[in-house]
Amino acid sequence: MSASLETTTPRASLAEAGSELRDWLALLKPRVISLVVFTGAAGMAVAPKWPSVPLGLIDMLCICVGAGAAGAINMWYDRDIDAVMKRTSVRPIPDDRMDADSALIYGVVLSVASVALLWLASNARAAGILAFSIFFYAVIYTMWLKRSTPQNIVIGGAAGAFPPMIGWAAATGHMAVLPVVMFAIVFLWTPPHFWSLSLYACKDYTRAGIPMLPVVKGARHTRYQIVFYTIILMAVSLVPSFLHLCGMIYTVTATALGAGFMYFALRVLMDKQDASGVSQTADKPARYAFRYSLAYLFFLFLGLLIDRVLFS
Ligand code: HEM
Ligand SMILES: CC(C)=CCC/C(C)=C/CC/C(C)=C/COP(=O)(O)OP(=O)(O)O
Repeated sequence: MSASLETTTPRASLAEAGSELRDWLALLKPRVISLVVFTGAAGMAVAPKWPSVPLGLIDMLCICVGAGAAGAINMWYDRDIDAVMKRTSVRPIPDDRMDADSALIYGVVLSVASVALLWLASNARAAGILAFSIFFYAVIYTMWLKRSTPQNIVIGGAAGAFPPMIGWAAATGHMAVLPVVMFAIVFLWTPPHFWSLSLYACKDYTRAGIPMLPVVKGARHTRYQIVFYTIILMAVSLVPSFLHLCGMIYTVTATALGAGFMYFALRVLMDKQDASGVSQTADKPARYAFRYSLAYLFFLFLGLLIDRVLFS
């Protein structure tokens, strides 16, 4: 008996340490920031000048930690509504696995550290944009817009759109048209990305009292808005082609991906719904559109990267 205790106790404490580590990581919203960091890396890769590999990796680490830190502050502030929503109730703070103050300190320390390290590793411009995006996501979106207007994610989406500009600025020290167009692409991509999810997570947002578009204006209005933003996104995604900032590989990729997004957006629009705009089909089209949005942004920027790096 005592022998079995001796062997299981260290294992149990190791498992406990592992699950604690997983909670600290979960506070950084790792799945979301994987794509955020990819857009930052794309912004750096398409720049005319590259940093050395070690410095480039440090720059990416800073975007990753900075975006994650903003996510931790978001989870600290939103702990009341996260507890009410099914999707978020299992997060470390609402599930009582982590103390809220520790999460806040963690978020603030990592925010300051990521901005300072980016400044040291690259320049003040890149660090300044990172600091501004953290502030925008944690304060402007989370503490102000999210709970006050159905346009919350349209304006707040700017926070998640800055990484390509950070990547470019870290590489060159300057700003240019292409990273600003990449900003515009992510900015316009955010509404169809998020509103697709909000259509099938609408009950959660209603329960939490968050004025997301489908809660305030209904599913029908949200579906039209998804199509509207998808059309503008398709047009703006072709700006690099019209400005001769890329070649045919990107143009073909953007056109095909845009047509795909339009297809999924129209399926969302045509989803069977009753007069109140409530879906009759468990919002399957909205789930597909959400998933497609993730693939769209990844492959669009991959296409741009391949075009600029290999063929320009
Ligand atoms: C204000 C802007 C945005 C809002 C409100 C938003 C909202 C959301 C929400 C609520 C989820 C579900 C997360 C979960 O289940 O825990 C999600 C998932 C995701 N978002 Fe966004 N998002 C925004 C911008 C972005 C941006 C800019 C990116 C990347 C460039 C991004 C990438 C992702 C990814 C990769 C997922 C999937 C995560 C997974 O697989 O669990 N989002 N988004
Ligand atoms: C460089 C930098 C700071 C980038 C910020 C990138 C970033 C994390 C953008 C926002 C993406 C996101 C997870 C929004 C969730 O909104 P929510 O908080 O309403 O979602 P939730 O209900 O899942 O918490």
